[in-house]
Amino acid sequence: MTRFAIVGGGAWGTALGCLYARAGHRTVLYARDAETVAGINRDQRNARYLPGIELPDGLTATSDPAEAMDRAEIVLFVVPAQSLSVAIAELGGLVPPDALAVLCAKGIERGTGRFASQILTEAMPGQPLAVLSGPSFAADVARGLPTAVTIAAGEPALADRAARLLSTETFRCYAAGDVVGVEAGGALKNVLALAAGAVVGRGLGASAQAAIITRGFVELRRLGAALGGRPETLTGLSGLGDLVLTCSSPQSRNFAYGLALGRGDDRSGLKLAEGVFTAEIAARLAKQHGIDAPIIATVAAILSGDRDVDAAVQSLLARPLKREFD
Ligand SMILES: NC(=O)C1=CN([C@@H]2O[C@H](COP(=O)(O)OP(=O)(O)OC[C@H]3O[C@@H](n4cnc5c(N)ncnc54)[C@H](O)[C@@H]3O)[C@@H](O)[C@H]2O)C=CC1
Ligand SMILES: O=C(CO)COP(=O)(O)O
Repeated sequence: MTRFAIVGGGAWGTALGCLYARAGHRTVLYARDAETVAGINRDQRNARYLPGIELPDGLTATSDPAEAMDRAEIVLFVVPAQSLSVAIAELGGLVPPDALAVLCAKGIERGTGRFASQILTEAMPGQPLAVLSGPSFAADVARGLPTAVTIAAGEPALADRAARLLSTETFRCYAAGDVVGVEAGGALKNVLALAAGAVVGRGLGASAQAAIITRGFVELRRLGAALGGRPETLTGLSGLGDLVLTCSSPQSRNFAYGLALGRGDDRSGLKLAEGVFTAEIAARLAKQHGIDAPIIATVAAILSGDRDVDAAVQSLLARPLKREFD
């Protein structure tokens, strides 16, 4: 039995809580909001973030961070990328120094361009860390459906150990050494899923959707490599694997946000779509690194109101013809 603490009572934190509590680990989830804590402890439900799923008895929640961190061996940080700095500033001091911190957010911090691993390393130098990413919808994982993900750490031995500790009978973790490549794939696929959703929502067809996924993958590979990721990582579960999942299913909140964009629907009540916060900084990073990333730039332009979806499609189609591979 391992002692897990989970920071964040949203969909993904609750799903991972289900997974490890069911596997027999001591699993305590820290959530800020009292309603979420009460719902998990009293009704075995997280009606707001993970409706329709009965949570296991072994999963408990608390709004007391010290209680959650008490002798924790693994601490999963499962808050949105833009909230991670604040969460670490509030809770970092309570994390036992030898606990493995596992970063689960998929995004880039807007103001600084940092990935989660950089945020954690700067705030908590010396803390062992791993990054968990890959194709994995919270509801699927909470239901115990088969899932395969990547777990990356700088040291191979730590990555192997993390993969062993975080795998269960249904949740298969592949160890990797390329932390940046894994984080880049997870962040960029969300931006590209907005584009894929918008294309489908606008009624442009399955062929256009496939074109966006494929050309989007070219951008993910180019920018991911410029940021320091290895080519093979970007074609793995956390890159191509998650891109395919997120760009093809309305279960994805990013794809669903894109659908609403394409249809011209109101987007104010939609769930978290990390790509909305990552698009602009991703476009800026691409520019800084001299990377041609027209789909990412177009998503950023649509979100900032500089372009509508029809004009964006026209300008993508009007780009000069070029070789597919150069
Ligand atoms: N939902 C999914 O299927 C998956 C989500 N992820 C990633 O996990 C991250 C979190 O996503 P979800 O849980 O789905 O989002 P969510 O919107 O369902 O929940 C986010 C939770 O974080 C909490 N939170 C925000 N700031 C906090 C802070 N400073 N301290 C404590 N709690 C705080 C919120 O109260 C909320 O409970 C995102 O980066 C997402 O891309 C990754 C894989 C799957
Ligand atoms: O990251 C995910 C699946 O791997 C979840 O995608 P969404 O955040 O778009 O729902």
